[in-house]
Amino acid sequence: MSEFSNWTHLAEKAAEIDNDLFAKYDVKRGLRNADHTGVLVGLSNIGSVSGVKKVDGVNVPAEGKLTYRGIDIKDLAEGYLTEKRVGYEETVYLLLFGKLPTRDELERFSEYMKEQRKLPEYFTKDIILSFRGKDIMNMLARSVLALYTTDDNADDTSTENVLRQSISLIAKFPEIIAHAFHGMRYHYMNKSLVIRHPHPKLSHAENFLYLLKGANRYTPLEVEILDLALVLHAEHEGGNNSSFTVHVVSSSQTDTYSAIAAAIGSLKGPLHGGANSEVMAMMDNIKRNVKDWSNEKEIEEYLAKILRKEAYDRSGKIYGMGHAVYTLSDPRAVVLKKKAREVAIEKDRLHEFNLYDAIERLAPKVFHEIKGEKVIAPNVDFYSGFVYCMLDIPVAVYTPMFAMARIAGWCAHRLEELISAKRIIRPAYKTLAEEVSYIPLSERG
Ligand SMILES: CC(=O)SCCNC(=O)CCNC(=O)[C@H](O)C(C)(C)COP(=O)(O)OP(=O)(O)OC[C@H]1O[C@@H](n2cnc3c(N)ncnc32)[C@H](O)[C@@H]1OP(=O)(O)O
Ligand SMILES: O=C([O-])CC(=O)C(=O)O
Repeated sequence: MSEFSNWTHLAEKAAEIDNDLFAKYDVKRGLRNADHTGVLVGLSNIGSVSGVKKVDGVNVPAEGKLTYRGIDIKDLAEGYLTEKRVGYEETVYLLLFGKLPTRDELERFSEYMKEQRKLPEYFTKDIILSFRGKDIMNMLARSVLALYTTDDNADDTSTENVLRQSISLIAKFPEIIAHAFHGMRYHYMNKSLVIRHPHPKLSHAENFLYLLKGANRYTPLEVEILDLALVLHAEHEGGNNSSFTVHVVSSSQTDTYSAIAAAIGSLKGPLHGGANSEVMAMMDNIKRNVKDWSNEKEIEEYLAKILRKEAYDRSGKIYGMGHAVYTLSDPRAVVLKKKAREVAIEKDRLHEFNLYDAIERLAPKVFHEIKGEKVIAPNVDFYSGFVYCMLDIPVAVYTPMFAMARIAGWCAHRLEELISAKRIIRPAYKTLAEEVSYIPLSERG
């Protein structure tokens, strides 16, 4: 055994805790109660997520519902879509300020966001391009930390200053992500380096497509769908892993850049926002291994293999399925599925859409047979990647696009934590280690 494998073995042994002890000491694993609901750790006025309803005092699975400041996201999306305009700027306003803007307020806020787009001089060259990277989420996090150094008032946690930093970061994410993507392609994929300045007139969503693809290289449908995706991903109450990270980190009164960089690190994980690109990789694998996509038996057998850790990445996970709160449905996935179908028809990719649809129907059944009672359905990450893929958006920016949307919710949660929570988050861990005496070096065997 090499020295390092020995250390690995020791580290593994040192970290091991008997599974039964979690039940014995009534540990709320994952901060979840026995009935899967989350442990109540805070109060919030921002987003609300529900996946069950009470029948005779008992929680039973129900269609999922998501509200932003009390407004159902379906109504929010329908509202601006019927008026044939974009909705992300309005959503940011709603999340930060707690109310829908008037036309005049929206115009002034959107203008202010546009003015905040531009990165500091030389930032792209010195920070994004010089220090290479293969992962855009990592490049985004370090860019956020680097912006700390360009802010003369970085540590001030007054509401006015945190709000200034928040809007500035929300406005700058598209440029950072697009430049990081082009830098990554240039350094690692032998592609030409394309660096565009943010467009001062375009909406948040369209500006991103412009930075990523260039003028006249995207359609109005792409702008509409990207904007919708940004609205749908903007917030998910305080308990989701990245927003809770913002609460935890902000509760120490640290700066905005540290809190947002930490949230990016959380969102990157494959069980959270990173699932959107994992779904694409998993679907590629399923497409290669299931010979007849219309044969439901064959699809079921392959899903069972994935769940039994015999196929795909052997993690046992079907990415894009299941949720900590939702049961019968995730309302964002319902909207995205509808869009996916529309685009699939337009792009002649209905065959692929039908495979997603079959997996949506079959995975819960197979899951029930193998893993038990928990009711699962597709989550937001199941259809989002497929929609982006049909719009020729590269997979490397799928999770960063989630961050580009969710930063609005993160900032609203940071403000709530700083203004109202007022306690450093510090739960407890029960120590299992028994006290032992220190042994001098000369006496160790
Ligand atoms: C934006 C978002 O973050 S949406 C979520 C994106 N993540 C994914 O799509 C990854 C796949 N899904 C999952 O891993 C889970 O459903 C999560 C992480 C989203 C939620 O998980 P939890 O609420 O902790 O699930 P819960 O503890 O109730 O699960 C019970 C069991 O079902 C398993 N399970 C839940 N979902 C899945 C899944 N999609 N595939 C395989 N097993 C699953 C859990 O691993 C657990 O198994 P175990 O008892 O053997 O450890
Ligand atoms: O709420 C969660 O746990 C995860 C999620 O769907 C999100 O953050 O959008």
